[in-house]
Amino acid sequence: MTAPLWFDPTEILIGGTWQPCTSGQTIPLINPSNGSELALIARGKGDDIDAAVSAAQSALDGEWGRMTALERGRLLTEIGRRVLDYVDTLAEIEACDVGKPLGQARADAVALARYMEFYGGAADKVHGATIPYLDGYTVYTLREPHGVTGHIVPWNYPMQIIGRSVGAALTMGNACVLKPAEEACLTALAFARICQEVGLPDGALNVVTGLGTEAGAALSGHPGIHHISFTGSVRTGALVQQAAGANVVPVTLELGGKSPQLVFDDADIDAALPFLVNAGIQNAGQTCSASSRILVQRGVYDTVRDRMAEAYRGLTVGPAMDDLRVGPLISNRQRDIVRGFLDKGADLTVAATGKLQNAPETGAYVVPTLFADVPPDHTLARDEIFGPVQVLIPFDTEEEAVRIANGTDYGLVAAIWTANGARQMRLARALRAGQVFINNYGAGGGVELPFGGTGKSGHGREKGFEALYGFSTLKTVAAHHG
Ligand SMILES: NC(=O)c1ccc[n+]([C@@H]2O[C@H](COP(=O)([O-])OP(=O)(O)OC[C@H]3O[C@@H](n4cnc5c(N)ncnc54)[C@H](O)[C@@H]3O)[C@@H](O)[C@H]2O)c1
Repeated sequence: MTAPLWFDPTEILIGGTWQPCTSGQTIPLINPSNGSELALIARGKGDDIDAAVSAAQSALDGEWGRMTALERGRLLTEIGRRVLDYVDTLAEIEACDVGKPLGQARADAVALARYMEFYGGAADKVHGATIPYLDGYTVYTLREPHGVTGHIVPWNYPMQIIGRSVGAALTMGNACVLKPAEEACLTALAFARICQEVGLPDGALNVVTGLGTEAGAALSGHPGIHHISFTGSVRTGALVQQAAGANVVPVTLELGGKSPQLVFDDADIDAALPFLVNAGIQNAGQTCSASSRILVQRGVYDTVRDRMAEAYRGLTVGPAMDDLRVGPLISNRQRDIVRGFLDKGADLTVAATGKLQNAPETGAYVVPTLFADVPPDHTLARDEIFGPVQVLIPFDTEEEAVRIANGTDYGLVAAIWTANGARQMRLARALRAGQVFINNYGAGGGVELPFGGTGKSGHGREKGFEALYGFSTLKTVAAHHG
């Protein structure tokens, strides 16, 4: 299977010109469904990042910087429409690059279009305020772009993460330098081609592929950027924050999670079941907001365990283009990390596993695994696995459930399944998480919903209107007119 590329992936985009990187070196991309080489990409480094940051600054000083909010909004809306024309192509590219089942990859492409539509419509609706002040003064605020924004994205949801961060940054009039992940970056390049096709001014979006330790490090420590948005691991997020801090550059960090779902005795188990399972195995569990811990009250514990186990036994795992429930992991390296976690669970009870279907041995496959009766302090119940692995943890009381749920370093997502309205309100406050879902998980991933973490899950918010505030800065103007 080859990806339907209509462009040369060894070229990077700087100031509107597609070109090889300065070093002339390339990095191979691997199709995780079968281990074959998919494409070569440019190994951009510091020189290329320098050029991209300069090009972005020139765009701010030129045509892009002069565009009105209305014009930017129309352009983004048009980009969204054009992305829809490419949905099937983008989905196939993503399936080959990430190993994501085709249907899930298609949903990501549709989400990318939706981000552009949402932000395009919002561009001319973000405004400042007038502030009552002393006699003789008129005081108001202006929302302005930061300037040049850096965007470092991971491999697990390239299109969605580019949509929510680059989309919001462009809306507010920033000029972007995007550094996609070296494991999967073809849809980032494709998106930039689409933006150019629609007429995004040169330099408003620049894309430099390369290694995180080279291009990524150069971007996060660059003195010419004014904001950086990073999505990825806690370890790298801390490095990015440190590098940006040296230049006093503000940072948004979207990091990992160990997100729990709390199922109480009075929950509607039929309604909960698809969410309990899907939130753990979507994108083979390689989702920052994956729900890897299922906390269940004793009265329904056996029922939930047995029904989840039954669902797990029906999970099929195979090549992305076969569009089964679960595809491969991103790489053999990631597969081995997840297998290492499974080894650490050798002392635990396996409630059920899924099964492989036409999965080549050369692919990066891990069979989804559900563990039962897991102690809350076990490694599998505390550490982010980033694979299709879920643990069931029984509890007796609400207080115990909250204590377990809040007992990790993370705080990204939590869900509560209960019919008790008072408990819903209590727990929505008590749970340490950037977002809490009541009788659902993820609310369909809507682009309108602000998203971000607490604790080691990061800080700052993307998605929704909140992102537009994050990708802009506030200027206060006080005029004295007597
Ligand atoms: N909160 C979210 O929205 C979200 C979304 C997706 C993934 N994640 C998290 O990301 C992690 C998995 O992704 P990963 O393993 O690719 O993460 P990673 O941190 O290794 O890589 C993410 C990005 O950072 C770049 N990078 C690597 N080293 C760098 C450095 N020294 N300086 C600057 N950039 C560098 C990479 O090239 C890539 O583009 C998981 O922990 C997951 O939870 C979080």
